[in-house]
Amino acid sequence: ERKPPKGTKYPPGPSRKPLIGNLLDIPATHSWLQFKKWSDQYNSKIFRMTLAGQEHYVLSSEKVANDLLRERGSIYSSRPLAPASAELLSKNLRPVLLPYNDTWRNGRKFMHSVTNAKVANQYHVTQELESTRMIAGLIKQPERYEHWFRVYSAGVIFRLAFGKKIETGDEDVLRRIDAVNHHLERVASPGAYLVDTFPILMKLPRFMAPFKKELEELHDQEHSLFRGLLEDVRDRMKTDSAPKCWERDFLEHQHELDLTNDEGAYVVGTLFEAGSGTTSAAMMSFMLAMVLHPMWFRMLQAEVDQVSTNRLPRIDDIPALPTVRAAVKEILRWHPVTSGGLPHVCTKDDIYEDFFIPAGTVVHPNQWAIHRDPELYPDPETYNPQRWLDPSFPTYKEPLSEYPNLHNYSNFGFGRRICPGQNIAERNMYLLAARIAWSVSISKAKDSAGKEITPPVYEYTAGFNSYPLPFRFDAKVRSAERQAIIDAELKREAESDPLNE
Ligand code: HEM
Repeated sequence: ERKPPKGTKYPPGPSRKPLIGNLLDIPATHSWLQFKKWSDQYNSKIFRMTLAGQEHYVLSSEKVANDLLRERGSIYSSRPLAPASAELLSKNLRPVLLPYNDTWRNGRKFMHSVTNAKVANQYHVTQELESTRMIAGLIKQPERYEHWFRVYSAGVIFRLAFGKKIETGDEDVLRRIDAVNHHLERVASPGAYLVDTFPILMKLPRFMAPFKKELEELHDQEHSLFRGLLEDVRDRMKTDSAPKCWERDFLEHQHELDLTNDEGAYVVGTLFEAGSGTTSAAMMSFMLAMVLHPMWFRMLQAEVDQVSTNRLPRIDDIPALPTVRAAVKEILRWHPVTSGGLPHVCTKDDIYEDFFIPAGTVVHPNQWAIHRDPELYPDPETYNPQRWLDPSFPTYKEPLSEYPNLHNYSNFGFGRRICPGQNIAERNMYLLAARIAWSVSISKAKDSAGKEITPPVYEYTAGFNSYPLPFRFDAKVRSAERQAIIDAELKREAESDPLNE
């Protein structure tokens, strides 16, 4: 262990065993819950763990996370060495796992060009069209809500990225992207592969390292998906039948971007994979909150009804819907999608207050704790959108036509690695929340004895995109008139679909 420079010290943290450090103390799943307990126990916004000699610092306050990851972004923007997920599975092509290098910079520049606030404004046709379909599905089969949210999130990105439609939700490409997401989550989860803890194992010859073969096979699967999508757009461009989409933008500007075909295929592919699972996870939490807090759902309904009774709410209604925005923002606070946060790596020795942060430290912004800081969020366990709408709360901000919003919200991460999809995600969620409130009434499901079933507040999946395990509720359209409006809108949109041949 390095000696901290004079006048500095290491942050507090759980006691460590020789060699392995805290390796055995970390729970296999939902580690963010234990990390929050430790930060409370050590009464410190930064605490320290070591895992087989590797320093890990966990941050539990938004201010500290911004001070380090944003304000000192030039030295806090890398990612951990991850032999299993970054090297073997992704062959150093997946932007989200890349260190702070030129390939990442070039990819990020392209991502920005297709996701910045100005261009995201132009995606409303796609979002409105897919959300009408989503609502129609939810009304027909509310018990398949997870399916409809997935189809919506993936459907929006699929159109934007590749200029193609998802029709049923049972398409092969969706099954394949789900598998890619699933493998990535599993392979990247801490402790899944010993080689991440002991990188020396990478030196083993292949016959002694079956994980190499397994992960390379998985790489081939995702590579063929991402590259296949790229080549499909290239082929359609030859016959002038490729609509404007991100993949086409990439191919048209590739010479200025300094990205190879594989790098470009992974940049667009990553937008697809990162954009699909996250939005749907957040919307599943939204449904859960609305079932648990019917009063809030009624308030959303009252607000959207004021804006429109004879048509579905639209993206340009959003400034008039502060309660909808507050309900969505509160979801991301209460049950963040990436509850453990995505780790950054510090690349140069640093000092914060009197803590020493050696180069190479992995820094985890623990969103679960950050969003439960009682100074910023009084009574943090309670789902309470009021904290964004009432001047007596520390998080209130005016004017309500603009705030609350999700711009640079800590939920999307920090600094130079902050989520590039935030503008798209934000509109996706507001629009869906508004349209669900406008279209359906929901209630708790009843068991065979007629007793209401209250879903558990926190029974969530364990991956880094965490969402509630399936729960039951009843949903039905609010009136025959509204059903007719939805049907008419579906028909109109199908006829004017920009992707019609
Ligand atoms: C509710 C929805 C979403 C949430 C909560 C979310 C959250 C996050 C978080 C926490 C990060 C890590 C930031 C950091 O390292 O500090 C991230 C990165 C990323 N997100 Fe999102 N995201 C969402 C939607 C999207 C969408 C719709 C897209 C694509 C259109 C997207 C694309 C990405 C990409 C490519 C990265 C990697 C950035 C990098 O490493 O440079 N995300 N997201």
